[in-house]
Amino acid sequence: MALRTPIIVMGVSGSGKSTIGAALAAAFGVEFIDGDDLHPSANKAKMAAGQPLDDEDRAPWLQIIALRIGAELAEGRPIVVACSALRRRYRDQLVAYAPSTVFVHLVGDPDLIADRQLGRTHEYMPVSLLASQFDALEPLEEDERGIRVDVRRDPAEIVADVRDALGVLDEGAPDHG
Ligand SMILES: Nc1ncnc2c1ncn2[C@@H]1O[C@H](COP(=O)(O)OP(=O)(O)O)[C@@H](O)[C@H]1O
Ligand SMILES: O=C(O)[C@H](O)[C@@H](O)[C@H](O)[C@H](O)COP(=O)(O)O
Repeated sequence: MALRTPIIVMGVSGSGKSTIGAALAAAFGVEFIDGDDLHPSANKAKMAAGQPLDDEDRAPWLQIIALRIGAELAEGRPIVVACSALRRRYRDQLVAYAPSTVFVHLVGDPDLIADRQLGRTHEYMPVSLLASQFDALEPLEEDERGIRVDVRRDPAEIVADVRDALGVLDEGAPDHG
């Protein structure tokens, strides 16, 4: 199945956005962009210092991602992006230039996600910020175009679930923009 719409893989730090995003992009044969790499350096420094980002910090970062998704789609290239997209208003900003975008929300228990964070290394994100990520998180809502996925499942199973769910979403929404 060819990918027709952009995908944003969302969720708290350590939920598997980079892992699942890269796997989805490989499965669909499209480009993968990790939102981590697009943070202004001031944001990275703030997180590295153990301080959570606020709305003002995230706004320019979200705009960079939104513009990139829209520009790629305008050229006929739906892409897969990993972006925490923790709040509803962030997601609304992210899809402003590509309303067909589908969110894949990686849902998991704080203890499991903390364990996974401890098992990896990250350029700037300390495990101490995980609680603030859950505090900020506004889960994907019913009226948003998206899919919830349980992070206890294997990445290959998650990719298969997303493929299936995209087929169903496509049937219900023939008008992509
Ligand atoms: N579905 C999964 N099952 C098992 N381990 C996973 C799964 N998804 C991610 N991981 C592991 O959890 C850790 C965090 O994943 P990562 O992709 O870096 O998350 P994020 O990009 O959301 O911070 C990594 O070590 C990764 O290999
Ligand atoms: O909005 C935010 O607070 C950040 O985007 C944050 O959610 C993100 O988690 C970090 O950039 C670390 O990256 P990982 O999510 O890959 O750990």
